[in-house]
Amino acid sequence: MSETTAPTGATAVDTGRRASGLPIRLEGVTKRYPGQGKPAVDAVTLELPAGQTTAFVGPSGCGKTTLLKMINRLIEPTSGKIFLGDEDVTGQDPDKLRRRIGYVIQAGGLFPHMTVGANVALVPKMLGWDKKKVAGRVEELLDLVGLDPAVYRDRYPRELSGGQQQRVGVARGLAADPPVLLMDEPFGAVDPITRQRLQDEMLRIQDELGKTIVCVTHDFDEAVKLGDKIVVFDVGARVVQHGTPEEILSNPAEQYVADFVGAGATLKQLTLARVEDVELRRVTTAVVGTESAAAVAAARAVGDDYVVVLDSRGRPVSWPTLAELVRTTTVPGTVDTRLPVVGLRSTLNDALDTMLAASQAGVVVMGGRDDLAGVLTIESVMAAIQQARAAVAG
Ligand SMILES: Nc1ncnc2c1ncn2[C@@H]1O[C@H](COP(=O)(O)OP(=O)(O)OP(=O)(O)O)[C@@H](O)[C@H]1O
Repeated sequence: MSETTAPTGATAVDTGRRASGLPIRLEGVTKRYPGQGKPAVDAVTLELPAGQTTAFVGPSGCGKTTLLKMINRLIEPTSGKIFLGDEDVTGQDPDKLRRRIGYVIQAGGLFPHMTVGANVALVPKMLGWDKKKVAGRVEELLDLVGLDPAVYRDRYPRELSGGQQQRVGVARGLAADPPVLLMDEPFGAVDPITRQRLQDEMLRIQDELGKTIVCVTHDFDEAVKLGDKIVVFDVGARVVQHGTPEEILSNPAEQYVADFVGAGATLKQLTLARVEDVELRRVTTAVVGTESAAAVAAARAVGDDYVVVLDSRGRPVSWPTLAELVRTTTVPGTVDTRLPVVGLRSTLNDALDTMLAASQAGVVVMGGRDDLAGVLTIESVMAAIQQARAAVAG
């Protein structure tokens, strides 16, 4: 039996994210490297709210990475204080501290001589979890980052693509369920389409977990997409502006920020607008292995000329036309590796990129891991661009 989903319409914006993270407070945090005249980080005071993602942006050498690494004390501050929640962790044993702070770096930073499973299990093992609990956690995390544990657990990092290695890096960072996750240019080493997918995954994971995330990036669009808040830094990690992406885009604090943000106001609106803000098309779905004729009939009844095929877990695998489907008896399980998929929190920019990369006039939209939200057509994206242009033109 095929099943027909009800019209999706505009989807409600998710407001109630669960927060499992702790707030981070930096008070006058300073780093002076030996032999350097000026501090790399000069008396930074910042509050990073629990359960939110804060993106650190700014030019190369402004001190973003130094500041990030002082939070988990990979770099010792010269002066200042760092709090996790109400606890002053400035003097805490760095090894202990790092078990409560996940850390994800470019290209995953995996140990090449360890399997994927062993890489993810690293911190839980250090914490003395028993074997069964560690194995269960590895399974759960690989699943969370979209890697089938049965396929990937026993592989070595060199047997994975760059994007898959990065996913394992995220799984490892989250392994001990730390309240805080630090990410340093996490998606800098992968191609644009993979980067966009990983960003989408990150948004979905964060919606599920509500960690306090700090993410260093060079890319302002990435900051706008991932950040609930953005901190724009200048040399010496001077905080030039700290606010929501909307605030920074609409009201840059200084000319420097305006220059950094760039001039493409319309396109920036596309980066701000999310798939969840646009009306989605409802779509006829059919489960692999069910009767093709029933799926075709269900699609015809509502005027669709294609169906989205779902696997037994509700994940889309292909979207054949009815002309293709009528030639089959049961709905085929062939996975279309080029099927364009985005999440509800993807930006319209991403949706458009995904369509162009797949040469398709629409994308499948996922609400959660196994939850199809509908289809976004290129016409809807174009209409949103027109609206944004009209709004910018006043
Ligand atoms: N170990 C070190 N010893 C001396 N100086 C350093 C050290 N690490 C960084 N610096 C200097 O401190 C400043 C800040 O560097 P940092 O890496 O924090 O900047 P960043 O904003 O993260 O740059 P990028 O985006 O290029 O990674 C730079 O001037 C850099 O040269």
